[in-house]
Amino acid sequence: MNVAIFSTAEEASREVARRIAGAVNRRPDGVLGLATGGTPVKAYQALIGMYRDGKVDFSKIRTFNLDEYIGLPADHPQSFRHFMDQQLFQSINVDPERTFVPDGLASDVAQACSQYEAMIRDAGGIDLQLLGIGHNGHIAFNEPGSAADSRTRQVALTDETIENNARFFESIDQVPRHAITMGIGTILEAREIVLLALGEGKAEAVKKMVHGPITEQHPASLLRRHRNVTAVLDAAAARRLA
Ligand SMILES: N[C@@H]1[C@@H](O)[C@H](O)[C@@H](COP(=O)(O)O)O[C@@H]1O
Repeated sequence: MNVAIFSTAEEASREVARRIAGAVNRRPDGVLGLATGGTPVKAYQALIGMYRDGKVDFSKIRTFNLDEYIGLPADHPQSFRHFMDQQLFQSINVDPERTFVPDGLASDVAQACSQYEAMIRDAGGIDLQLLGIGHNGHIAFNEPGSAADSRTRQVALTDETIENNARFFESIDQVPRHAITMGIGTILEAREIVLLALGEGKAEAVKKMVHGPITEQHPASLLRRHRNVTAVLDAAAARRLA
């Protein structure tokens, strides 16, 4: 695992935007794997800035998001589809028909999950996958205990994740209990992985990811099995590293 440390969240976010733009410029009809959460917001803003400056063209790109809450319609303010439209897609020239987020309202979730896997495969696989990290080491919604070879599936969120994500909802009761997430096996098939972690709150999870045992109990540690993964950190998230 490569580790790149920047003094501020802004600089780390700009680095992530540069890496995403680099992947798009190398393969303009390629495939991006995208993430939600508080962490990538500044990186998406930097990417929008690069688009406006004419440094990157998304017109032929396809995107697949990591996960979605079960039970929220696409236009719900806290759905990950809505987040992506607001934070990125509406401000760049990506074709909305080529942006994919798991369907949180699918009537047959298992079928929707295997279809999502097939769509990624048919697109040629993911060139660059962006990730954040949960306080408990989760990646996407692969909570501790998720199998290293897991695929896109329905999962139950841990109480900790529900509490952490409650800040985005009016009350904790409104946070969905289940989600569809790409699996760890799915994520590890991306040709390049960039994990962004910002702030002191992530320092312990980052330390375990980099220095701890490679274990399903800390899903992010499994990324060390991948050949081309970079953790992009601000100084606060990196402060417990050796
Ligand atoms: N499913 C998402 C993850 O993809 C994200 O990386 C993580 C951290 O979120 P944040 O960036 O808001 O700290 O938790 C969420 O629940």
